[in-house]
Amino acid sequence: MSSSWGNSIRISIFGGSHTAAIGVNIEGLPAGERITWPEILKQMSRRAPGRDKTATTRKESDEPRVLCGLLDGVTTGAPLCAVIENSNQRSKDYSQLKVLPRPGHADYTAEVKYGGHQDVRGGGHFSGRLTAPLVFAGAVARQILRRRGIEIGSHVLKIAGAEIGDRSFDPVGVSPELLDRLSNEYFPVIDPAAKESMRQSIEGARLSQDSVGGTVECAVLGMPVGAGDPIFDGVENRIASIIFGIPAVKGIEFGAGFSVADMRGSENNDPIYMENDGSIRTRTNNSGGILGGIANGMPIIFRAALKPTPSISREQDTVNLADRTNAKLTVTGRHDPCVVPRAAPAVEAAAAVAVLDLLAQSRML
Ligand SMILES: Cc1cc2nc3c(=O)[nH]c(=O)nc-3n(C[C@H](O)[C@H](O)[C@H](O)COP(=O)(O)O)c2cc1C
Ligand SMILES: C=C(O[C@@H]1CC(C(=O)O)=C[C@@H](OP(=O)(O)O)[C@H]1O)C(=O)O
Repeated sequence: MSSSWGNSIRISIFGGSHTAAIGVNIEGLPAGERITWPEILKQMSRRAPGRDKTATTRKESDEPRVLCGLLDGVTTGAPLCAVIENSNQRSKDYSQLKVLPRPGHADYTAEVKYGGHQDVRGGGHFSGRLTAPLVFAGAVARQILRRRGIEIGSHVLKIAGAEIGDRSFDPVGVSPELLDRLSNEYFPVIDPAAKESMRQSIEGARLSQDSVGGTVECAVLGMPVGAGDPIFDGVENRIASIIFGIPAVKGIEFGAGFSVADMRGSENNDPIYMENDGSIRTRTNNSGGILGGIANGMPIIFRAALKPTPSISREQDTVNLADRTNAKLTVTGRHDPCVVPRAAPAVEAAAAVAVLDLLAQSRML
């Protein structure tokens, strides 16, 4: 399984949703970095399950335990390994799923690939729960980045079916204060008035035994000009690669994204100008802060699309893999009616790990 990621800062994520614990090993961190524990716990709790009606009812404290790599709260330079206990498994919910694979989940593909030896309980290694160790790694990375003037934040831009979505980041004017506020919130939104409509859409889906997806928009401020490489190791490549490590992500776009296909060069090109302080900026930011795979110093802005949660309690069509017949499935258990609010801190964490790796790779740390 390819559960390791990174060129210079390498993370390796282990465990399954119903095993004793899950965790992450982080290699390549600079030594001497103080890691503040309340900041770690804050990020973990933004993602933790069971906090409100938009989430699964499984409850986990998600307090990581560091095995090695930190001494008196400071990185030693050796691999940093942390584990997060699973304490609230209800594995009987999964007893039928090896024979009756859920539409939209990884049950069928895992059954074929691992010959029936995969752990199906709680989604096993495919579970959204595996974003907890990613959030831990991101919480470490973002503290190192903040010391270098880099801020990361995200918000829930859209929930399918909500009449009102959040407003987008101002691509040239997003402020560190806004990112700081968002990166402290559960279900972060720029415009608090948008949240109620999004909550109603999630609740409506839940009540009708269904689920909804949506979009998370993320911004990175302070990325130094020159970070990243052309062709295969660009900022877009690295961010996209790690963001697709978040279960349920089906799309990502940077800057103006798919709308560039409808623009003329005169509209899409971001005019370059000299700022009074001597820095070079662009008046618009359709590039999302990336040209030729390399950061141009403007905010890096991207959006990730998340699909509706596959496990819905409505009856669905599937097959019986034991007798190879068509069958019906009613999924039981505790599932998120929408994964998007809890995915937001995972998106930020993934961006933080990618940016730290890009800086290390470009020898800019
Ligand atoms: C934070 C988070 C929570 C999730 N919760 C659930 C869930 O409760 N039930 C479920 O079926 N899928 C959930 N998912 C999505 C599945 O894990 C995912 O769709 C599945 O592993 C298949 O992977 P894919 O959608 O990337 O192809 C969650 C994903 C995330 C990021
Ligand atoms: C536990 C978490 O989310 C889980 C993600 C998940 C899935 O299939 O992705 C399925 C559910 O697992 P279970 O059936 O064990 O409750 C969610 O609760 C978490 O995010 O920490």
